[in-house]
Amino acid sequence: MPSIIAISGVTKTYATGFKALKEINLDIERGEIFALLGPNGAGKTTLISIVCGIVNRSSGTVSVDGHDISRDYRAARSLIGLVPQELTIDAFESVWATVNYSRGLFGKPANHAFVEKVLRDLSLWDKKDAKAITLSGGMKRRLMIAKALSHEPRVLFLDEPTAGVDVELRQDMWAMVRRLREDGVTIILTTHYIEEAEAMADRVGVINRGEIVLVEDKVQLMRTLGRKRLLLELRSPLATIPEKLSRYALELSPDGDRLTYTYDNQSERPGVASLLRDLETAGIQFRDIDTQNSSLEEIFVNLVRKGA
Ligand SMILES: Nc1ncnc2c1ncn2[C@@H]1O[C@H](COP(=O)(O)OP(=O)(O)OP(=O)(O)O)[C@@H](O)[C@H]1O
Repeated sequence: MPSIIAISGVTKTYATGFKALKEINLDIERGEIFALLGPNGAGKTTLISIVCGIVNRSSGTVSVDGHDISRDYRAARSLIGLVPQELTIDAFESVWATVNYSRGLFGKPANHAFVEKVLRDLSLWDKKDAKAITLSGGMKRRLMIAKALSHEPRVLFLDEPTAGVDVELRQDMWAMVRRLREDGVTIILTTHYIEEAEAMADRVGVINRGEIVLVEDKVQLMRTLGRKRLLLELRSPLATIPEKLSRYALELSPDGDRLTYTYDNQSERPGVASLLRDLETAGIQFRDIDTQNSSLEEIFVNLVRKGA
């Protein structure tokens, strides 16, 4: 099946002359959760804003479910729901009116049963008559999502959905996003919380300085770029790492009772087996051994550092 969003050769130069996007090519698959990761100022919001028609691109093409966002703007835009970073709700309007009004803006006929479902799914139903101003921060964010879903979009953009949100609400948000995906909605979220991408995404794209530096299936990414760590708890502390073991680039903990050996998942040279042999020869005994995989965070930091 063709991708739901096709971004081809998109660039953006702001009026200041600043090149925020350089030749972006990116396809979003139908029904996936795609996390666009990048440091502050990388171009995430610019890219989303272009797809949603809020910012004009300098060159390139974008289509949403086959609709070109310039030639066929209304059709393309009606397929998209956008939850921007800033709150854009009328403080004195009720929850119910806010969501119904937003649906009307897209020219959709009233559908109270649908709006009720959205509010129930977002645990906002018992607040339907409350004015936005009386809602907690977390509820306001959920109201933003309800607004974005009011016209039944097939693609939902979440720009930094959990910035400044507490852990519990973040988990609720993740659960909600997964439910939406089960309903067939494609989700694109930008984040600089790596744990968010790690917990939710099917695929991850990394953007840095206006360029996509990587797009990969998350599991594959963690497998190929990941590094493993071997942790050895020593029987007796070491003052220094013996010269004979220098080729392993080991790290010794400050109290001398743990050695850490980091190696790529792909190339295991010089190899765990030979390290263990050499430790034995050097008379270093350990009482416990463990391995750890590197997190997406470490992979990301390495990528962005390389691209810097
Ligand atoms: N209207 C504008 N005029 C000039 N430069 C802009 C404008 N909007 C954004 N920029 C610049 O473009 C770059 C990308 O900004 P963008 O907001 O897309 O980044 P981002 O990845 O979303 O960052 P953040 O995570 O901080 O929101 C930044 O350097 C920003 O200063």
